[in-house]
Amino acid sequence: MNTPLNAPVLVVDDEEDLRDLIEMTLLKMGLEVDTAEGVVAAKKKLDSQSYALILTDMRMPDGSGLEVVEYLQQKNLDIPIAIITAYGNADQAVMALKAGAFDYIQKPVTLAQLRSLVKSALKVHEISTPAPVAEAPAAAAEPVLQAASTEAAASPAPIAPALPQFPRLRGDSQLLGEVKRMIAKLAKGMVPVHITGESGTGKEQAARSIHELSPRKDGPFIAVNCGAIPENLMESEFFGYKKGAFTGADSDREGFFQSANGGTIFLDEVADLPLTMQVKLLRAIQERAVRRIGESKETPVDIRIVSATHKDLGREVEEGRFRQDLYYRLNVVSITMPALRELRDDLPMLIEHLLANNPMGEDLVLSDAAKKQLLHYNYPGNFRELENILERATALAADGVIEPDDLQIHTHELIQDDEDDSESPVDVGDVSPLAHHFNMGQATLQEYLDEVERSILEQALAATKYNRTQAAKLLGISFRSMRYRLDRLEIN
Ligand SMILES: Nc1ncnc2c1ncn2[C@@H]1O[C@H](COP(=O)(O)OP(=O)(O)OP(=O)(O)O)[C@@H](O)[C@H]1O
Repeated sequence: MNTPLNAPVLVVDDEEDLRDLIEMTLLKMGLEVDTAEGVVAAKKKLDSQSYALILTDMRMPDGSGLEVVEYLQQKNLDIPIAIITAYGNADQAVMALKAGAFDYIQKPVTLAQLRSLVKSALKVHEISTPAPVAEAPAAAAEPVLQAASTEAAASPAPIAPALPQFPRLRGDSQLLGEVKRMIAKLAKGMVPVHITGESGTGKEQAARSIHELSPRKDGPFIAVNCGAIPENLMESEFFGYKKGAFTGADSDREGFFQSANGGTIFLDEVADLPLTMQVKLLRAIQERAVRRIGESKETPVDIRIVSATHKDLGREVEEGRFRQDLYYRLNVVSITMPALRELRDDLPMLIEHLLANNPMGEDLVLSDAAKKQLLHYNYPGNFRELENILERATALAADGVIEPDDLQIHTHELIQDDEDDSESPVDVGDVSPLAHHFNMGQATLQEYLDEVERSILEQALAATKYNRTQAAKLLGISFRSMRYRLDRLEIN
């Protein structure tokens, strides 16, 4: 359904005071407002009138705001709806978002929050409205609040929305296709997205894609590696400071939140945030405002939050290392990036693409044996490892031909592909004596390989008095790869 221009905003709340406050703010913003004092009244209004946006309270004497969200779905009404929840009721807010609400704010509602919410709705409108055509009558100069997804109004309507371009995420396999569809859908709204996946699976690329496909695409994208900031600098890095706030603060400085205003902040390795910082982060998210160190007033910020970690955030919560309330705030919707070993169908194309775009600009070919190794490798470091292997091989290859030696793949990571049994077995060289220890049928190949890897890692750690940097050197792997492997196998 198309929402007409100048449609009012519907405010649904049983508390008259709050209704009035919201109404006044919206009126000041030049918007038309209509109100309903409960669920029943709201439904009635929706039957006869169209709205640009709905703001509804969650708990009302005659029902829940969730019912209004569901009513919109039932009636196929394409109107963005945001929920106002009681403080600390994140569970309900998450339910509402999952049911289709566009965003939520917690009581007490501040004017800054309201403005930021309405602005977000306007941005959603901008991206989903087709660009004006030359013959169209001059558009009204005033921005007009409109429904979140008015693409249905474009005619003729496509039967299934085509997937947008994903220049950052190559691959057409089904798993990656699902991820892309999810990203395209989530990009339109404001819902916080949490991205999980092993190291090197493209979590940051996914976050950037969300931003680039969103109405905020012209705003900044600020990527923050939460694990890389020293704890004593965190507050000033995130929230900024005023000149003279502390020794060394010789000029005003913006924090990440302010820098991301109007755009997206990507909190990478969010599980690494210390608990003290988690409290401050939660507050900033809830208030949609930040206070610089040394400043008394808060500055409103309009940002979308995308976070990622390779850790299991749910387990971090269970074990007391991550606050549950922040977890609910960040993990409203999650996307899991598949490991490269799950994207075997995409491998040949990815290898070809990376070779064709090699940094040396050379014409390179893979020998058959090298190709086989690449197609049968496990890629514990995922895309990043594939890129590194090919970059190294490009430098090592003689006469433009890449041989298995140039790949420097650890042969014990090679796996046999079931679908590949028509071809001759892969020559995995020195792995064959080890293979005798594998009890076929009693353990999976992965379990066996994990056990071998664990034992080698533990030997290397013991030999270097548990110095991970030296142990990595001893094994000829990068520190990053060492860290990834230790994490994956949960070796402390
Ligand atoms: N689907 C993909 N197609 C092409 N390149 C990809 C894809 N996914 C990831 N990459 C590449 O792999 C590398 C790692 O990606 P990215 O940094 O997004 O991973 P990550 O999961 O965030 O890693 P980490 O957990 O280590 O931070 C980048 O160079 C990126 O361009």
